[in-house]
Amino acid sequence: MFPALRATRPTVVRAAAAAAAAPAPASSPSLNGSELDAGSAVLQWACQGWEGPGLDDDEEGFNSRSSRSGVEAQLPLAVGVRDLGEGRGRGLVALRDVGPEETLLSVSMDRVFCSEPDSELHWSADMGLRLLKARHASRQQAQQPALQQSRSGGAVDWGVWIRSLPTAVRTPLEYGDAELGALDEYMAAEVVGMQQCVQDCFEVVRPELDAIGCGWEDFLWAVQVFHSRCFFEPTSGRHMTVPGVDMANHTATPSAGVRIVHPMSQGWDATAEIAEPPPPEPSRFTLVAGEAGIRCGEEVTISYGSWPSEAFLLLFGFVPSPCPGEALTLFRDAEEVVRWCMGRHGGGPASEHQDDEEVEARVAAALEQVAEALAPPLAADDGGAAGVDLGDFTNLVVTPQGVDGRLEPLLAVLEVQVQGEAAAVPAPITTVARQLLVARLRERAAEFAVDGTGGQGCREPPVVAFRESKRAVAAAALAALTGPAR
Ligand SMILES: C[S@@+](CC[C@H](N)C(=O)[O-])C[C@H]1O[C@@H](n2cnc3c(N)ncnc32)[C@H](O)[C@@H]1O
Repeated sequence: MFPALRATRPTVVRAAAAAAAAPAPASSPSLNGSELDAGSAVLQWACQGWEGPGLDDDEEGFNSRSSRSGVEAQLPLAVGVRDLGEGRGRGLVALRDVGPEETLLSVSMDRVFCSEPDSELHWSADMGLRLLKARHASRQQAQQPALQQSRSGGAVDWGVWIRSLPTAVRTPLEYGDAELGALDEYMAAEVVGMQQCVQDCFEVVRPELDAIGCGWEDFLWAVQVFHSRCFFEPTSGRHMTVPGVDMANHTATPSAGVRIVHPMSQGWDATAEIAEPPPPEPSRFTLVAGEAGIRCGEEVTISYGSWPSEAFLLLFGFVPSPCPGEALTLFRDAEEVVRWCMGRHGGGPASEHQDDEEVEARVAAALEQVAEALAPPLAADDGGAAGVDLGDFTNLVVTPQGVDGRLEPLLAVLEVQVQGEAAAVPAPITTVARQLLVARLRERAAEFAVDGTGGQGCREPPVVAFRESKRAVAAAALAALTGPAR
């Protein structure tokens, strides 16, 4: 999950409590607590220390409620965990009508499982190793509570959260030849690269895993847990898995969002000179209802971000529909465009009449000429033949919004380069580029065709959804370039 987090400063919990008092939408039938998935226990654990939803200053807070009996009171949370069936797993549902901007869950940062930016391992491998160690420690603690209590030195026991995690997570890290063969070349390369990276990390951490009785299956599970349940916080560069909030599924039009809330004290510096400052309160990670509120019984969803289907499939193991961030790669980079254009004219890499060296020299020369031809006019005025940096021409795509702006000029220049003298094309240059674009789009669309060879035999639902999503964006782009099919 990669939604950009909103770090909220002076807002603090008070504002959220006020929002909670806002009128809720018209009432609908309430849910019976016994219908909830056992995963709801994690919500209580995660929100410990929170005053709870719907409380303002005049009401008793969570601390006073719990201290009276000496037993931790159950927070009257507005959300619970429910099994949503095949495909989505569990999710969060509203247990009553929820007002706009109401805080639904509030998790102390002490209970957020964070990546360590200085780790030399891939972030998810490092987090996976630490999760397995935490699981081991928690199991030991359950067997010998007295012994372990003293050893743990007050470290968080993650057991409740770990027991709430899905026992099986399936992402493309588990794909074999059948699934890889049904993906396109670009995505298959991403998956294989990621599989290799995780295998390499496994070799590095193997001795530490052996020491806690874990092997490849455990490691693969743990890595996939983090791929499918992490937020990324850009300010700190950390990945975060937030117990309880990690039960929220994705929709493109979510009913809730997330924020980090930092406690603030007014006049801290001045006051600290005359009085011992109180211990700092940890920041909290919150799940907050959207502006429309949420009706009782409705699923509480967030947006994992507006990504193309590659990102959803690779990390989360599913492809959403709709997928507003969808994009279809036409070319990996400028060099691939050059080779493709040359191939179309029969004199390029596809030609059998040229040896490898000659082809490579032609590709290099064409790339140089293209870089110069695309240079902005100012550079020529300066007397410099400075070209554009073709390193910036990577992942050239079409999206539902249109064609990558870098593609048409690149193709237009290339067509002239490749054809050389024969470039006296009657059509205007933009038309030529457009024809090339359409030709490439048709090639790519054919790769995802229902009756094409690529997808046959693979019934893996996320792969089928991936192919459908790519087919749709190719069809929309073709219609935009050539007019609607009659
Ligand atoms: C953060 S977890 C959400 C909780 C999860 N459903 C569970 O049972 O633990 C993310 C995972 O939920 C599933 N998921 C989330 N949103 C989904 C959606 N819109 N469609 C299908 N699966 C979804 C995917 O398996 C994804 O990897």
